[in-house]
Amino acid sequence: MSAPLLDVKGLSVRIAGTSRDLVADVSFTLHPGETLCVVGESGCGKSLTALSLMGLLASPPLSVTGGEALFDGRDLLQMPLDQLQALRGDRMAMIFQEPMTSLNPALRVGDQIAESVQRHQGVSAKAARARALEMLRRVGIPAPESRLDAYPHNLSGGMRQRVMIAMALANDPALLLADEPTTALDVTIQAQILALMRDLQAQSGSAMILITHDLGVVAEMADKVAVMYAGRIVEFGTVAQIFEDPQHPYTIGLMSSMPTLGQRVARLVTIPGVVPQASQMPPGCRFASRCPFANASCAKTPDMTEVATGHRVACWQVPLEAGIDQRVSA
Ligand SMILES: Nc1ncnc2c1ncn2[C@@H]1O[C@H](COP(=O)(O)OP(=O)(O)OP(=O)(O)O)[C@@H](O)[C@H]1O
Repeated sequence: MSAPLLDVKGLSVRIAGTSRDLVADVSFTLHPGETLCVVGESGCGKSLTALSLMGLLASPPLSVTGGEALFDGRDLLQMPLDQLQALRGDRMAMIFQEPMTSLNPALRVGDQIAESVQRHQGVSAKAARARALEMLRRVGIPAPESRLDAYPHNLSGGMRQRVMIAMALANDPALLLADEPTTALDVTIQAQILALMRDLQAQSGSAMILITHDLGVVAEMADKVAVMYAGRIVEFGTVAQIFEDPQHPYTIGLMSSMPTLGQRVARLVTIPGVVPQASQMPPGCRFASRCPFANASCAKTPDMTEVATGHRVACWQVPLEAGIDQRVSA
């Protein structure tokens, strides 16, 4: 296989004045054209992982305390701000749940896209405007010529999301980070936007990190899946490995909400309890207090072990097969 586009090793993020990592020892690789979905409950560190890679952490109080993230062989976590800014919107771009995070409400959308194209590609104003028009057309905005001069508030939520995607993709980024890009949209528009992102990605060959709490979106979009819990990746694998052979008790619990999965997971009940607060993060396995399989060994942080090629799980109790059904139906 080709060299990874992104190689993240041991990424850790901490809030000032605490000793527990909000993101702890996160490692994964991403190849050109691949989509990695990062999934987990609210507060598990998905957004902080993406923001760290973009150099957009709210610092202070947050800071990267360890690890490296090699992008095209250069460490994003050590990169001077001016170099990172040159990459953002160019080789890597991010789209957010709320388009107004990226769009300037006071500028016409065509001007915003054209400005980014001019800044990164150094082309003429006329060529940049032509590119903006092409992008609005590619993301399916009706009557794109007239929408070039619209302000964000003139557009519906779905259209604004399309504009944000157009802006993110205008410079053909090699890596797109998308943080819950469709969560605020109704189901029909959500499906359209996801299909659009898939099509554009197939055309451009870019890699994508897609953050979501929606397993339906994961099933639809992912090549690889990272399941996060309380700041750690607890399971990592291909979409088939995660959906057809989930191994970590947390992943199995998450899957229980999917009605069409096999009987093994369908019999599990929703995971009781909540994700521990950063200030009360337990030592050892962070899931242990909610886990029906926990025992004394879980007081120690589980090693990540490979259970099949490319399928990694951080749990001392894996494999679980001896007893999963008995414990769940008890
Ligand atoms: N600026 C900040 N200051 C302090 N704590 C923060 C800050 N940003 C995030 N956190 C904490 O870091 C943890 C991880 O947050 P993060 O936003 O990455 O979670 P998430 O998995 O993306 O959740 P969601 O799905 O709700 O967006 C949470 O406990 C959150 O409260």
